[in-house]
Amino acid sequence: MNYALIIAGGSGNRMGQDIPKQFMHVDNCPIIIHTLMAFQKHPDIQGIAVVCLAGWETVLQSYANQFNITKLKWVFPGGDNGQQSIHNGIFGLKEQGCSEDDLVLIHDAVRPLISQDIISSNIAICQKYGNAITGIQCREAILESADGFTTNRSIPRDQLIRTQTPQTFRLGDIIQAHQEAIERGITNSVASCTLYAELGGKEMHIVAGSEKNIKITTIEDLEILKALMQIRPESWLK
Ligand SMILES: Nc1ccn([C@@H]2O[C@H](COP(=O)(O)OP(=O)(O)OP(=O)(O)O)[C@@H](O)[C@H]2O)c(=O)n1
Ligand SMILES: C[C@](O)(CO)[C@H](O)COP(=O)(O)O
Repeated sequence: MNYALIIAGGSGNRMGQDIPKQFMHVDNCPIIIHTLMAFQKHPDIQGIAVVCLAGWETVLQSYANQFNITKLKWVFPGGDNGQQSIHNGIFGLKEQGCSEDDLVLIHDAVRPLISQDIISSNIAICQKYGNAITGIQCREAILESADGFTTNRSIPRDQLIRTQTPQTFRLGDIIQAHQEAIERGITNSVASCTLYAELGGKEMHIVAGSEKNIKITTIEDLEILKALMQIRPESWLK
């Protein structure tokens, strides 16, 4: 079985709005519902779990009913950071009886333009190699700066990958990684791929993402999302 684990436990501080950004409406629909619809319509996703910010579970369930997200099976409590939210989600799936061999596609609630092709590639690469990390080649010149203003150091971009989500694993493997992380005192890694990298010795496999698979972090991202949604041909989301 392939399950989507949508992480929506954040409060969206950088967006600076009254409600968490995943519940803000774009194109007459909450951002998280756009995200859920992508997994709802993918034929190889058998179920969806959401890790939800405390106090928003009822709102989420009402929207899921309204927009006919019938694959939503589980809602788990959010954690204090992304790593802890993912922890709650994967251990929740295990407690609900999912198998260690099931695939879990871990995806940000705030990447609503995820395409069907990227979901398919994640499943195919994870089935073949054991994991799949969505990423895109870095096309900008990269500088390193300690203070954000001065620098005399550039980093060659040829081997740099900008990661996105989904990041896909066998459930047993990602649970084992989180257990090992706790034992080694790693509690706030920014993503599943950085957790794997910090643990060391775990090879990851990259699948092509898209510039359109934008993460909504600030008001500027919201403006870009609205513009993309106005002009998107359906083929983008295939
Ligand atoms: N404790 C947390 C923090 C983040 N997330 C989720 O991780 C994704 C990416 O995180 P980010 O963009 O950093 O979201 P926020 O933490 O909400 O944003 P901010 O840092 O601005 O508060 C989002 O879908 C967010 O809801 C989560 O599930 N649990
Ligand atoms: C997981 C992620 O979306 C991959 O690009 C990203 O690392 C999340 O970053 P944030 O610090 O939670 O905004």
